[in-house]
Amino acid sequence: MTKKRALISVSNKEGLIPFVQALVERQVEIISTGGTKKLIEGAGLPVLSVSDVTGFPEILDGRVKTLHPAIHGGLLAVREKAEHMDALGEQNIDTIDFVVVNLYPFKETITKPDVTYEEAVENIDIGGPSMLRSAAKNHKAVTVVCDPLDYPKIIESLNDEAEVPFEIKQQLAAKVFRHTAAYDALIAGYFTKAAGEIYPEKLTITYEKKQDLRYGENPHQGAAFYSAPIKNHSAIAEAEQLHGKALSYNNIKDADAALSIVKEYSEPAVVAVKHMNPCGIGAGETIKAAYEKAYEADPVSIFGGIIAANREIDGETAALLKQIFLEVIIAPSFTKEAIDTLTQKKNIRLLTVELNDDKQAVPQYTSVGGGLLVQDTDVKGLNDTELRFVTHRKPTNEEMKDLSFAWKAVKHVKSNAIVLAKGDKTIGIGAGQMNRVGAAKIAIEQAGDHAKGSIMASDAFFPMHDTVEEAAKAGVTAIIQPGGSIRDQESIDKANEYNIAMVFTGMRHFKH
Ligand SMILES: NC(=O)c1ncn([C@@H]2O[C@H](COP(=O)(O)O)[C@@H](O)[C@H]2O)c1NC=O
Repeated sequence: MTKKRALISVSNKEGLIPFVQALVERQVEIISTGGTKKLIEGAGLPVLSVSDVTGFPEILDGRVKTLHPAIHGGLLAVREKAEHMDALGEQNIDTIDFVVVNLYPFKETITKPDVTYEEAVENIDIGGPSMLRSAAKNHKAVTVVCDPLDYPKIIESLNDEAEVPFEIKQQLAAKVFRHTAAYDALIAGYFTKAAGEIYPEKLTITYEKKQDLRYGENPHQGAAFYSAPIKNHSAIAEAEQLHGKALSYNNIKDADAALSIVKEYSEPAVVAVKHMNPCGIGAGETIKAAYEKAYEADPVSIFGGIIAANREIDGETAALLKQIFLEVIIAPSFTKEAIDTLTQKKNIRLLTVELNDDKQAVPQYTSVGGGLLVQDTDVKGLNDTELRFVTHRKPTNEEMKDLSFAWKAVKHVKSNAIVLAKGDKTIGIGAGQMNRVGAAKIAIEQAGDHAKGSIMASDAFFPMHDTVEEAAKAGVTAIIQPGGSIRDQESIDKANEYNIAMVFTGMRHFKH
């Protein structure tokens, strides 16, 4: 029986020596590249250099070390094919049975704050992926390892002849192709961005599993949570869970929605979300005052809701939050007192997340049957210079403050969306209706007596004057909406008739 051989060339050298030791104990010959060889020699284990096998030195600052037929022939030859084995014999090439390679740290390099283009380019591994792919293609014969976390599992599966069961070799090969695909996706993303391309002809995004979920939207649906490899710390995928049961699929979606809404506000604000829509938003001088308003906005719907706050949760606020059943509370931080109070509830999930006011429109992905829709995230807010005051009466300062507050809210309500607000607090939210008047009626009904003297925000223009009519009947004094309907004038006339101040934003916020 010919001696087995392993080619080992790793950037991440963690856990390597016990693995090499296990191979050496089974009479496997070790071949290695520069830094890896030094480490193995240092551990007192026998090792040949790749140059001894190729008869060729490492050249071009290590750009060419293992890219040689003596390596790739030894990996790719189909052992059962006489012609392949004869060809190896003629060229004096021996087979290679193990490839242990992990790649230059491209991701870690490009996420360094001061990385240069040249540094990024030099950290694109070429020889490593080539060996991984050759070995993975020929996985019937070759065991290929790209992740140090797999060393113990492989050691366990080795018999005395250093053979690994086919099922494991197949799993390792599949992992290699995922690994090299993800590696290339990052490189492609880096260059695509550098070249200023936004929607390229091929989308090669990659995500890493963060956690398995018990189930999806419903218990009969499987699910998992994946996060972007390049971190955006102000994101639900980067939130740290301090307490409570594991997050569910629906918790994650709702917490994401709550986080996006609360980030709209620069003053202390609290958002309560149910089923992706806000049910209460409040802003105030303190986070406690903001929470009180978010609660008062809809004391019924908040039950079982997801809360996001844009300031630290203190003890006083925690005492209030503890009084009702909440699924998740997400905030930049919690005081010790708040944690002591809230952790008395076993199931409540407490999450912390960094908050930044990053207004960069990153791509947003939505899957549809057989495809993926990609768009820029809606990061636009009110632009004072684009506002048009279209009615005889202009909004008072107080009304304008509420209009601005409600505009931030309505942007995050499923269309058709109408929000009524007063005094930094939502008082009625009509979400996801098939017609605009329907959404207005729901918001007005929810506001009840509070509708009198409130303001209204609409995510899209009024196709007819009927919504203004409903608003007037309820006692609404000011309206903010995009404008742009061919029948805008009818709505303006109606608003003038009732002395309502109406503002056009020139921008809509559909949310489907
Ligand atoms: N150029 C080559 O032929 C080549 N062969 C292996 N590598 C990489 O070199 C690294 C290990 O280098 P060293 O053993 O010198 O520390 C590994 O990440 C491996 O993937 C190469 N480097 C980059 O392409």
